[in-house]
Amino acid sequence: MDIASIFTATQVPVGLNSLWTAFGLALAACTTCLAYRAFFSPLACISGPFLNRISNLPLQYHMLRGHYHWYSTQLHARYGDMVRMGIDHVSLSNTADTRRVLATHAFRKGRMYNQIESNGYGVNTFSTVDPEVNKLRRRLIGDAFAMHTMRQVEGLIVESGASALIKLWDSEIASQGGIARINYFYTFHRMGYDVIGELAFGRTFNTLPTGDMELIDWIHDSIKLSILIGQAPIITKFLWVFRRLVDSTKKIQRLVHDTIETRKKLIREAGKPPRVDVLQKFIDAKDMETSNVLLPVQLESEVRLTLLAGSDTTSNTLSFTIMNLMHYPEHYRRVTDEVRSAFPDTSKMISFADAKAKLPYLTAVIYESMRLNPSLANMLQRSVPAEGAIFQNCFLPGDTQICISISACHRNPQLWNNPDVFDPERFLGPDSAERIKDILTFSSGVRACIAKNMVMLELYTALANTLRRYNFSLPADSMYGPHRLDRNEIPVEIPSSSFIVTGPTSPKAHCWVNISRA
Ligand code: HEM
Repeated sequence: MDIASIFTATQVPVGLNSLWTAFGLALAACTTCLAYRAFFSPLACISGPFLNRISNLPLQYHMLRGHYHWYSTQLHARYGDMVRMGIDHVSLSNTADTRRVLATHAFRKGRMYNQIESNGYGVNTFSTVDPEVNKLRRRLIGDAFAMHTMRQVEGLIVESGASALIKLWDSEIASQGGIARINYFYTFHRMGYDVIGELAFGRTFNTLPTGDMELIDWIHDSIKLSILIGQAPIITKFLWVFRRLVDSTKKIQRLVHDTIETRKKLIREAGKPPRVDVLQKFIDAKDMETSNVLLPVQLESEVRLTLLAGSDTTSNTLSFTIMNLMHYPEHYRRVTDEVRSAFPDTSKMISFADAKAKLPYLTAVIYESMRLNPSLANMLQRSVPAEGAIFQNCFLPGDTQICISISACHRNPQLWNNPDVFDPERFLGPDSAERIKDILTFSSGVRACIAKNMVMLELYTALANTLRRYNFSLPADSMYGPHRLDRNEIPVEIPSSSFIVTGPTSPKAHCWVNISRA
């Protein structure tokens, strides 16, 4: 029996026939669409894995798993300075291209920021995609992070940061008989929150001395909710499923609201602000150009942002710095020798200005650690302007989403020799100022981090004072360290994940050190 006679012999009902036709048409449409994305779209000239050409699923998968930083770095190592990341997503790893995108407001923040806003945080300096809103907000809150303000609040930062840390570690050393086993990740974490509490909430949250993690758990829940909504906006319709995350977000909103009310009450009662800090600067903010002030809802959203943007970022930078120093003992020895000989009088805390002026090796260590392990290594996304733009000889049409991977830029072998090696020497030579310009940890251009001064103050004072006072060493049972090398003879880094902020994946297992008094 030939094929034709089989078909005529088969009794196919009419309804089933039209179902097959519909299925066939849908399949043809799908195939055409996928073929267009893969071979004929204007982005077809950009190399990348085949799946990325036809779907956003690989990108979403790696974002949700917290792997974007190493996924993008690996793809760039394989495909070069420009990689197709998704249907209309393209990643760049050449610092010159990246700087061009970030320099001006022509490339607005990308679609994912709209989604972050829909989490109930409202518009803030970080999330807004509107350049005018951003410019106004930066004019309003910029003074709170200016260097002259930082000089005024240095005492608060050191008290809730380096000094509180020393108090805790001294007592742990005493109670553990001269050598204390400490988890540096959780310690820095709690310290980071206490510093933000002191500056933007009018009081330390006291998480460092008490070990209370409740507030930190709320914040992490709230960040999780943002990520989920960012990747799947439909979730806003099913928020009841994520009850705990929503409750934590509401608790933060209440904390912020109550903090501002308490401060305003204090001002009313005393007739003047109780002190200068970031919170007070936000309350007093007034734009010289337009006389705008922060309205109550805007004020709340900016105060809330300090908690989300400012704690894990700084504390993870501290953790990565200690991790790197432990993995490279020769650099650890050199940085401690430097700080101990520059500041032998241990009765006085080392100030930010003194540390910056007298500790070039510590400066190099900080920049090198921020290069290798930027704490915001997740994607920075920007939209190509309507008229399109050319990168790497390829035309990107308007609204293409440019994904910037700070990790991929920082490990680009065209720019950095042995990019996977922790080598502070890179920042010591005559061209060190130029090298620092290639560091994108705080992003660059018009939407760069507004709080770099504050972060640097916290990093320098915490590191200089603790490295001078304590000897750090890895416990004998450490899974990672100078003893565990990869096939290129480089110490294996502890695994890290990027959920907006990048940090160690399993700090409970991997972030232990022994400390004793130097
Ligand atoms: C090590 C610590 C920090 C790092 C590595 C860091 C990094 C960054 C990066 C990469 C951006 C650009 C994000 C983007 O384009 O999507 C950014 C923006 C921002 N950061 Fe930070 N940040 C840190 C600490 C802080 C702190 C302590 C605060 C405030 C208390 C803060 C407030 C902001 C704000 C408000 C923006 C938005 C600026 C704008 O869009 O105009 N950051 N930060």
